[in-house]
Amino acid sequence: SNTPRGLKKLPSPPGHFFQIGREPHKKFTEWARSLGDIYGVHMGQQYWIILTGDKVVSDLLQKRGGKYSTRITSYYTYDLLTRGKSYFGCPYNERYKMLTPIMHGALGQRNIKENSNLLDDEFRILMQNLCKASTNAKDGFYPKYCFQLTSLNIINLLCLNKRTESTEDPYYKEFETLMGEHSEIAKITNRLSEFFPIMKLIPNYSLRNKIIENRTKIEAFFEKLVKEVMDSKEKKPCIIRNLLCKKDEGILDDLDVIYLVYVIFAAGTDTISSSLTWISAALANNPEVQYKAHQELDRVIGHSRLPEVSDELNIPYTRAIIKESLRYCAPIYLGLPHGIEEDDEYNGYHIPANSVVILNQYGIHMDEKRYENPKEFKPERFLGVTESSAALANGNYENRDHFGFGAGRRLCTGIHMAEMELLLGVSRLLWCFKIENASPLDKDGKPIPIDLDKIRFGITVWPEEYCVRFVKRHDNVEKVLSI
Ligand code: HEM
Repeated sequence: SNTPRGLKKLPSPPGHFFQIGREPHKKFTEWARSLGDIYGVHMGQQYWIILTGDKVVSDLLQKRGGKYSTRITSYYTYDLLTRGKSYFGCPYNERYKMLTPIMHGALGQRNIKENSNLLDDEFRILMQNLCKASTNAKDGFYPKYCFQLTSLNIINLLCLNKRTESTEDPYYKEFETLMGEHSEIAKITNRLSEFFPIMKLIPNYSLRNKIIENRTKIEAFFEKLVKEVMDSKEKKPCIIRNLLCKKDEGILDDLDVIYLVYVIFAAGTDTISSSLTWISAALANNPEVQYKAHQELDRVIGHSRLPEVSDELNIPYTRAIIKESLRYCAPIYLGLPHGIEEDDEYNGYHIPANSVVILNQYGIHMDEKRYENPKEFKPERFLGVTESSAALANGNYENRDHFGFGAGRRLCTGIHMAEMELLLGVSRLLWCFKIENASPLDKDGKPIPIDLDKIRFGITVWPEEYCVRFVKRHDNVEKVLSI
């Protein structure tokens, strides 16, 4: 009824993703795949716009980036849970513009290149851990926890030169618990009153208390890390030390520092470990893909050293596996919602002010017009693509490899770091191991393929627990890993 004259209301999507019902995973994926270019839907008083077409994503999020780069803030998850300090949730305002160069300084290409030795060490240790875990669990295991330890250690080392040896470490456990509680609280179903104001009549003290309790613990956890850096005698450079310099210059306050560290930990850990968990499952289901990668790695690298970052351009098939994984089984399905604060118009449609704008990455990644046979894991489709996802993300949408890192001015700040981690992680996994599906056998005696449609939703998306074996490919693996 509020659509201005001469403009059309956006079409409604087929079905409603909040009413997906009893088979949420299957229904969700069907829903996300079935969407066309652009839809609008009311979720109570909040209007959501869902972008599933590659062109519309480019037209709005990229080309009109000045308008479509804000976030619509939530009282519970932004104001209360992070005291309006979260970088993820920050509207596109002066504060965001002040914080962005600081975040790029911390996570940008330059800093990551300078720290490439650190990444190199951690991915060597990961391979050693996978060798050990394989010896202890001959029938296979779920590798998620090994990957989580690695991604956490990388962030730990970058932020404060600290690492932890095992997922049993109390520090690791505390971090896991806090972040688990955090994403549980942030679930949309907990804060329906933000969409249906009538529910505000029933005050939700229990949610408020849980949020404040989690916030207090999170702040204390990260405050302790900041203090460790302040108190350390060595004064080694690290991200927290750089943030503290910005505090001394009067640019940041204490809470800013705490919440920037929190964002780096939150954004940089689960995304990488979830990606590696997905990739291992996809590889276990596709031995022929592994075979081709093994041939490439044997030819280019040989058996006497590990793949390095500098090998990147010489191992195109391995790189194509990474791109295909971020298309086929990305750790994020619906991006982080963007927002628009003012009215706009697109192809005769009205885009109302204050809408949430969702990039349906999963839908685009399964679009047959864009990717032939999208339900197949086929790295070959990316063989001719020599540029990084970071370089392609800012160019013409038709040439983009995938939309796994979002779009426009809110594009993932950690994109360079993520690409380097995945390059080292995936090339070394394939160099060291044959990843075998260790699921129960079917009636023909073959392992039942891992069902990649069985997913666990959260802020990042995980495959359901599965079982694989990491079988060393040759006698030199352990020797090379110990150098
Ligand atoms: C495979 C790994 C990763 C994937 C798939 C991924 C994906 C994403 C996506 C989809 C967004 C939202 C973009 C948008 O709003 O359009 C995002 C934002 C962000 N990512 Fe990543 N990410 C990954 C790894 C990392 C890493 C390692 C870091 C660094 C610690 C990081 C830091 C961030 C930050 C700070 C933002 C917020 C950007 C903003 O709001 O302006 N990410 N990421």
